[in-house]
Amino acid sequence: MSIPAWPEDVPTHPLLVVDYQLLKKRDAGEIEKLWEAATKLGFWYLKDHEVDELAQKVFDLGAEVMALPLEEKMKYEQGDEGNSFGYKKAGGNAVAASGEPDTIEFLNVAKDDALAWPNVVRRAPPGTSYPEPALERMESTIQPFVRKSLAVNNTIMDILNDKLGLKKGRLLEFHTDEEFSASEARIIRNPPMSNTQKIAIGSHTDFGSLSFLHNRQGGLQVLPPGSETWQYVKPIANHAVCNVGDSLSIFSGGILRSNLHRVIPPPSTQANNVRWSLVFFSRPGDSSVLRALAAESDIIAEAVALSKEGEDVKKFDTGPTAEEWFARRIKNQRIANRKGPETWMASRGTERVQVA
Ligand SMILES: O=C(O)CCC(=O)C(=O)O
Ligand SMILES: [Fe+2]
Repeated sequence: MSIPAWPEDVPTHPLLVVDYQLLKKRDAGEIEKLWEAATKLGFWYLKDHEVDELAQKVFDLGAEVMALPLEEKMKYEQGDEGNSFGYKKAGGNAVAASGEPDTIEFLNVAKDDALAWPNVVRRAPPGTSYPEPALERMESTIQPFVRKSLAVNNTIMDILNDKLGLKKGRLLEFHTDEEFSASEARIIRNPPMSNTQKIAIGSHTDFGSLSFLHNRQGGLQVLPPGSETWQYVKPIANHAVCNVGDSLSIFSGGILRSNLHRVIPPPSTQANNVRWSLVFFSRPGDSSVLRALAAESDIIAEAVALSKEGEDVKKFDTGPTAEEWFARRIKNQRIANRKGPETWMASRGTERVQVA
């Protein structure tokens, strides 16, 4: 697929570039760069991450899945009960309090199903679990993609853990392969759009701990701290985009930043193409209670104490488990569950600013 060049006249927000190979070696300078990115904006580019080839294979399988008739894809629909795994049609979620529908379709494959394959543990058995092309390539493509993505996110989490002053491996205890979680791979398709301002995915913070995103076209935008203007994140070849989600922000008492972002069509003539993106979301095990680990780290305790002076301390002592947190957010995004603007509000996470 050839994509028109990035238009140079659109404003973009620069991200720090972090080198995964250096992180693996625990290079001190690279760790500082990651820390700056994770605490100030919560987004960074990751290069040399070893997942490009597998990501391409997942994109290819995503194209096959999305080419199936809608009726076939709907057999694998995620449902209205707050389960994320499975297919979601375009228009299935709201993008704002107004109830305006989204324009993307996606397929979510549970990390638990990918790792347990040939058993299907989170969805009903084959025939109703995932579309055929995904089942066919679960072993050759999806499972290795999930394993590699977990390795990348776990490496980053281990480094952030130590910088937060937590005991070795603490954050990883919340993110084991074994415990069921909402961790998943998501293949996203947005159709060509004549209106380049049409919102594809509404303003949100990510639900989980770390997101590892592959995209070729623009359209992802961040609302940088202190800014009122959405800014594009420019796609760079072979560079993934990583970001912190709500769970790590809560565990860290807000030290790690879960930043607002959204997706609109790619700018300019890029919008004439289908937009594909692929994300692996690492999320805490279902039983994890989402609250700041203030009793386990001096700097987290300090961050929570400081935030008490502000209005939103409850944000760091939310009380629910990860399972409840995700189910609430997913369920209340669904148009089928919408009662009014309050349904959208009930889908919100740690967002400080509510952007309609
Ligand atoms: O498609 C993208 O660029 C970002 C997707 C995203 O933010 C999400 O699925 O949470
Ligand atoms: Fe997101």
